[in-house]
Amino acid sequence: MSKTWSVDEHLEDILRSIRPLEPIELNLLDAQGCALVEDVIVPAALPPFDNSSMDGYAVRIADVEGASEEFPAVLSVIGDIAAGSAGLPTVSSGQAARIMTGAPLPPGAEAVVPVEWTDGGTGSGPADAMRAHSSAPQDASGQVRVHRPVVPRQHVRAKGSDVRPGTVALRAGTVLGPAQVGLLAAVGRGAVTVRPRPRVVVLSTGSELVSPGEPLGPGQIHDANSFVLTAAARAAGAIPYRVGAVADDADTLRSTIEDQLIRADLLVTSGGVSVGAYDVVKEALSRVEAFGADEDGEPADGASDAVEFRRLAMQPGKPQGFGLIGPDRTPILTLPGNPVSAYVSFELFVRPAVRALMGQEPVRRPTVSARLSGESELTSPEGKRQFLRGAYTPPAEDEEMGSVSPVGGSGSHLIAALAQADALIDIPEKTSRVVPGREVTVVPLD
Ligand SMILES: Nc1nc2c(c(=O)[nH]1)N[C@H]1C(S)=C(S)[C@@H](COP(=O)(O)OP(=O)(O)OC[C@H]3O[C@@H](n4cnc5c(N)ncnc54)[C@H](O)[C@@H]3O)O[C@H]1N2
Ligand code: MOO
Repeated sequence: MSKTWSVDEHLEDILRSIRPLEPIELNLLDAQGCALVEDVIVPAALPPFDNSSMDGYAVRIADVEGASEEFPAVLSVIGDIAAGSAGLPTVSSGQAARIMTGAPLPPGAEAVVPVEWTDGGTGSGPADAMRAHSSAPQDASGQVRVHRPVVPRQHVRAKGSDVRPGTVALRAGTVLGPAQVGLLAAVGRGAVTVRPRPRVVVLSTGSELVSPGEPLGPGQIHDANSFVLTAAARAAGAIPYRVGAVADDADTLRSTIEDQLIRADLLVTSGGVSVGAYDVVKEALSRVEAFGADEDGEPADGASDAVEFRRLAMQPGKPQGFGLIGPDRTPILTLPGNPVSAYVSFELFVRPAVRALMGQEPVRRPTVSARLSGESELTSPEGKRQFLRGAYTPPAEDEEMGSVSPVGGSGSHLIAALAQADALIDIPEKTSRVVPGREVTVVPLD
């Protein structure tokens, strides 16, 4: 009897064989979700010039000293400075320039008075806003009454106060989320070098499978796995290609896989890995001559050994296969066909592989401790690590730990319960029962 593998042994074996993808340069938005492989150095200061943080008036300090609503400082307005203005007027003693948020501070000005601290050039009480230049162009000239003094640089955002040239904006290894994409754009980077998203080809196998939307004949079922696995691959950060269902015929499956190798960084199949007479994935992939063999049936240069099929001490997900196939030694994970088994196997093995290809740590999902809620105790087969589906409630403010309640039973065909769950409950091999209130390990899913 061949060895039974633990979940960790199988995952470690997969990860040992997987190298991160070669970096490529991608346009900023295409790089979202990817890890940088370069330190990005700030080429120029941000902001690139001193600018106003308020809509108001650029003034000299001495001109508004001691100003109040009763005794306003009266200044002559010499023009408008909008964001993007290039030719700037010089503000001399007794003068002010109307200035908009983000516009460059003009020479001579030392601070900005917000429009609310002035009469807005109207000659009446405090203004609450400026009038649009198009409807009141005259407000850019004439006089403004300032009701409050300002201190030097007040309401001025200094050049370089965000980032200075030559500093590191983002370190290699940073995963680009929206805020990081924003920073790269702000410092002028249109493209960056990252580890790309892996292309994951998803195939399901089974002559009983029919595409959703098609009517079912006798003994047929809809193909759920190629959809759940494609969606899971996308959620993990991959670019998925759903090939769909392939009939239980080894030659068809082999040639389909061969055709797909060209666009795959990783292949995932479901079904056909158990001990049945039509377990086609096993049949198609367990022979060395399946891929890249020469005419003597020996692996050709650079070609791989066959996929190794294993029994894991795990439920669901007992039958698994892993190997490197084709001339590029493309990793392939063959998952069991029961839909819950396929999805749980994806979470435990394929998602880490996708993250390893993207060069992202940690490859495993974080876990939390939670108390088992509900009335009934959980039972688990001795010697098997069980991953039950659960609904996780995070801890309230005064609690150190959240709680988790099982959703549905342990049957690996229970897709409806899977769709209600948001977590896996990880029951170790040695544990065969867990009573309510006991601490368990939970893997929250997203
Ligand atoms: N004699 C034994 N029989 C089985 C064993 C065993 O050890 N001895 N293991 C069982 C376990 S555990 C699992 S898991 C399954 C795995 O079988 P396969 O990977 O060969 O999967 P299939 O036989 O192709 O399908 C299993 C089940 O799942 C349904 N299925 C398959 N593909 C899809 C799909 N794309 N969408 C929806 N449902 C799918 C399929 O119709 C079967 O009902 O083997 C057990 N048997
Ligand atoms: O291991 Mo199978 O995946 O239990 O249903």
